[in-house]
Amino acid sequence: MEKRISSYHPHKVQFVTSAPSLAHCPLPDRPEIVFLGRSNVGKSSLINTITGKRSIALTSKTPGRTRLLNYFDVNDELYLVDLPGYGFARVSTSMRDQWNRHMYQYLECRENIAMAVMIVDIRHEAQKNDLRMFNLLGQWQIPTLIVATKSDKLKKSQLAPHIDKLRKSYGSKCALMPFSSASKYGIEEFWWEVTKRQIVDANS
Ligand SMILES: Nc1nc2c(ncn2[C@@H]2O[C@H](COP(=O)(O)OP(=O)(O)OP(=O)(O)O)[C@@H](O)[C@H]2O)c(=O)[nH]1
Ligand SMILES: [Mg+2]
Repeated sequence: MEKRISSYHPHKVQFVTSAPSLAHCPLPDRPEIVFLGRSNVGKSSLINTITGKRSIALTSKTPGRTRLLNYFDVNDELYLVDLPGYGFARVSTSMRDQWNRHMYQYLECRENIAMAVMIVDIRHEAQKNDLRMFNLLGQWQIPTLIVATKSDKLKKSQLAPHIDKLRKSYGSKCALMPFSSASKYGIEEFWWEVTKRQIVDANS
């Protein structure tokens, strides 16, 4: 029997660890969702919003806040992983290359990644590094949901045109949804998208 969507909402959320590298990650003993996107786009805020925890993930107005791989456990059955943002202009090229290398290695090698959530700013056109990441995720066969956040910054009438434009850039078949951490818009839809991918066992 299918569970109600609301039953997938997190009832127990815990911070697990901050890992500086692959070697320090927790055992891959449960599926995980990785959250990625450009620096300052709202990844950590989104994790707080969908888990209903105000500040389990640290957020900041200054880009580059999340520098480690931060693990959060949901209901003892799923990891959410807050990754450092990419495309942060104020770090040196060598530092950025090192971050990218780590992240690519992680995405390619971590065996329990069930899904990626790529967060983009709904106000902006598809950015080069987002398109590049989206294509890489496809190559690595990681199912990807694009979450277009900060929708509170747009008028209601602007939402659909912006989503259409993004959909044109990422492909008509991509999974893409509007979201806002500020107005808590899209939480149900987010968990529905996760449920659809059967990451959480419907019979457990
Ligand atoms: N208006 C609005 N502001 C948001 C939203 N989501 C995040 N912000 C703001 O955007 C800024 C960056 O948010 P974070 O969640 O720290 O972004 P991040 O992607 O984790 O940033 P890094 O860890 O530095 O890569 C903060 O000032 C947030 O308050 C949203 O939905 N609406
Ligand atoms: Mg962050």
